[in-house]
Order: sequence, then C-alpha cells, then structure tokens
Amino acid sequence: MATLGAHKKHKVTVVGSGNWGTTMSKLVAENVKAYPTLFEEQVDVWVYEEEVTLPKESRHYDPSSELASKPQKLSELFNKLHENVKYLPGITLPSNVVANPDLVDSCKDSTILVFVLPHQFIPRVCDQLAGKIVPYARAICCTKGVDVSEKGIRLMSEAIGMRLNIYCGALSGANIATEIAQEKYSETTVAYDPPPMDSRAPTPKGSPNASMVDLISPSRPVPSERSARLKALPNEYPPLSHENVRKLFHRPYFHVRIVDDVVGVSLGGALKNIIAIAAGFVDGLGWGDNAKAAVMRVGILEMVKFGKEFFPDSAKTSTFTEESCGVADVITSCMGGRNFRCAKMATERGESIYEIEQKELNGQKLQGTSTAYEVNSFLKHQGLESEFPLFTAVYNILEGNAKPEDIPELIEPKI
Ligand SMILES: NC(=O)C1=CN([C@@H]2O[C@H](COP(=O)(O)OP(=O)(O)OC[C@H]3O[C@@H](n4cnc5c(N)ncnc54)[C@H](O)[C@@H]3O)[C@@H](O)[C@H]2O)C=CC1
Ligand SMILES: O=C(CO)COP(=O)(O)O
Repeated sequence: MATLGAHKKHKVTVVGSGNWGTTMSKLVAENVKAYPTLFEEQVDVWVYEEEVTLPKESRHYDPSSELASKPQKLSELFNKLHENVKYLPGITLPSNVVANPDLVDSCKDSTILVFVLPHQFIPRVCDQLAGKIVPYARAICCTKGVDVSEKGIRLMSEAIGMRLNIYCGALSGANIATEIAQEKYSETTVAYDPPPMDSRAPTPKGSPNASMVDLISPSRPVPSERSARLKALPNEYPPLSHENVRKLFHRPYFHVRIVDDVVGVSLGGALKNIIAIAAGFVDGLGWGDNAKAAVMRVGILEMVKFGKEFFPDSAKTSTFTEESCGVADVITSCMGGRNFRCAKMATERGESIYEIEQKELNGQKLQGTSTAYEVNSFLKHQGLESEFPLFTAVYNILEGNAKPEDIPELIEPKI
C-alpha cells in the first residue's frame, strides 16, 4: 500500500530475548533493513538481564579466553558478539539488533511492540510499561499461553491490549525457533485485525477486533468501548495494513499468512502445548507413534471444541485446521518441541517435568505445564472438566493424581 503523506517510520521493539524472542529479533531486523521507508533501522530487544559465561555452543567459545569463565552481562555480550550466547548460541544476529536491559527505555518511541516473553511474565512486564509507551503503538503477541483469573480466561494478546490500552494482534505457527534461526523453511500465521480508526488499512473481514471479544466476564469492556478508547495511528506513519505487517515478519525462509482471527491463532498456540505434554508422556512410555497420534487427535478435537464453546463468535474452526497455528503446530510441537521433549524425558527417567525443565532447558521455560493448570482451573470453574478429558488428564498427571499409563482410559469417551 502507498505511504502517501507518511514521513515518519515505525520503530520496532521486541520485548523478550529467549530462544524465540531472539529469533524474532533476527528476522524482524532483517526485514526493517529490507523496507527502509517503513521502518527505522534499529530494532531494540528487551533483555531480562542476567550474568552468563560463554557456552561451548557459542561461535566465540574459546576455553582459554576469559570470556569462557568470567560471568558477564547477557545484554553486553549480545551487543559485543551479536549473539545471544545463552538462549540462541551459535547464531549470528544482524548488527541492527540492539539489546537493552531497560524495559521502558527499550520501548520508548516504538510504534510496534513485538511481545515474545514466556506468558507468566506478560502481566508484570505490561504493568511496568503501562503509560510509558506511545499511546498509538500497536502490538503483536508471539507468546503462547492464556491468562486465567477468577474473572475468566483471557488470551495473551488480549491481556497485552487491555493492560497497555493498545491494539494487539497475534503471531503463532509451527515454529520451532532454532530451525527458523537457522533459516530453515517454515510457515506462520499472523492475526491482525486492525482497529477501525487505522482506516487507511484495508477493511478486514469479521469483527472489528476479535481479540477483545469477552464471553466469560461481563465486567470486561465490550469491543466498541475499547475501540473508542484506542488512539489512532497518526497519518505521518505508514499505515499498519496487512501488507505492511506482513513485510515486518515475512522472510524467504519464514512464510507468513495473515488472517483476522486473533482468538483462533492465540488459542491454538496456547492449547497445543498441553497436547505436546500428553504426546511426550505416551512417547516416554515407549508406546510408539500410534499412541502419539491418538492423543494428538483427541487434543485437536478439544482445541476446536474449546474455541467453539468459549469463543463462539470469534474463533474459527478453519483457523485450527487450515493455518499453521493449528494442526501444523500440534504436529511440530509433538515431534520436537520442548514441552514434548521434557514430558518424554520425565516419563523415561521417572522424574518430575519441573526437575527436567530445570536440568535440561538452561533457563528456557515450558509453557504447557502452567497452561494445563490455568485451563484446568477455568474448566473446573465452568464445571466442564469431563468435557475436555485430555486437557484434564494432563493436569491430573502433573498433579500426581494419575499416571501417563492411565491416558487411554482417561480419554476414552464415557458411554
Ligand atoms: N522457543 C520456541 O521454539 C518458540 C517459543 N514460542 C513462545 O514464545 C514465548 C517466549 O519463549 P522463548 O523466547 O522461547 O523464551 P525461553 O523459554 O527460551 O526463555 C525464557 C525467557 O524468559 C526470560 N525471563 C526469565 N525470568 C524472567 C522474568 N522474571 N521476567 C521476564 N523475563 C524473564 C529469560 O530471560 C528468557 O528470555 C513462549 O510463550 C513460547 O511458548 C513460540 C514459538 C516458538
Ligand atoms: O511453539 C513451539 C513450536 O511452534 C515451540 O514449542 P515448545 O515451547 O514446546 O518448544
């Protein structure tokens, strides 16, 4: 789309610098360079600061150098070596990605905020940012999870949008970060349903802002009220149309499909992590691929049912079945994701998945364990645990109320 009248460029900040956060910063930094009329060249990435030593996997590892033994600040090493030595070692990052350990400063003046934090940290980080960002900023949530409180269930895109009072879309797909960082081909789904006041964007099909649909808590503002409070993107900026949003994320090795179903995209990413844990449990028993396919089938049905039951006007079944963020993500996550791998190791070794996470992930975080608890607390509140037997089985196994061996019985439909 033409950028008539636009003379400012979008500044982009990636909030989060884990395995996926760092990979997102790499591909976004490549794209801002490819579209210099749309985006400022520097991409800031907020780094949760910690002291690290160089691991063997780093491109700069040299056992005789001081760097190998002396702990240093992760953000300083990031900027010096153009590598995230802890969360994405071995990958060279473009020099226009700049690590910033100061959250507020990293987001200052940014019109596009890409959130890629483990979901448990989103509320606190957003609360620290509230009132300190550009009021007309737009966000994309790449985090996979849900936010459950006594009021109901909220998508992470919705949690970000409501806490910061900005519009927030979602990006989710069959996306194992390390493969994408190595520029191996994959697809993703971006849900971006711009608010009506970003009127230079093509009119989207569907609701004005699907992520703001609230079916659980009547006290939450309705979409039109929220829309009215959102600040319009000034005309000096290029419009955040589907075309321009796609330019920010699409790479030759990372193919983007844009949809308007923020709810479906967000739910798929969150719920597949519970399915991946179930797949890890049965694989860890040595039960083979048929068993894994069985839990995937039941899990996909529960994912679709969850969308239909709790977000009937917004989540589309086709998002789960046709887009990368649905069945495709279930498949990749049940083959090589961290939730799958840790659940499998836990079963094989007879240890808890939390011990495995601590020992094996070097600070990376599982999302499926807390999501299983959050979804269970929501289902329990609704009195609907028995309607979602696989999600409930994963929760009960994590709680120690059941064993992986019980899964076939637990997911068998009751006559
Ligand atoms: N890694 C992957 O392959 C993919 C991950 N995702 C999603 O992206 C989100 C982020 O995951 P990753 O980037 O992989 O992170 P990660 O799991 O690799 O790393 C954990 C991150 O949390 C940060 N952290 C630790 N304590 C913190 C605190 N108190 N406050 C704020 N940050 C803290 C660490 O600095 C680190 O950046 C998750 O929701 C995940 O499901 C989505 C697609 C692919
Ligand atoms: O979301 C992912 C792949 O799409 C990564 O899943 P894990 O967090 O289980 O590694």
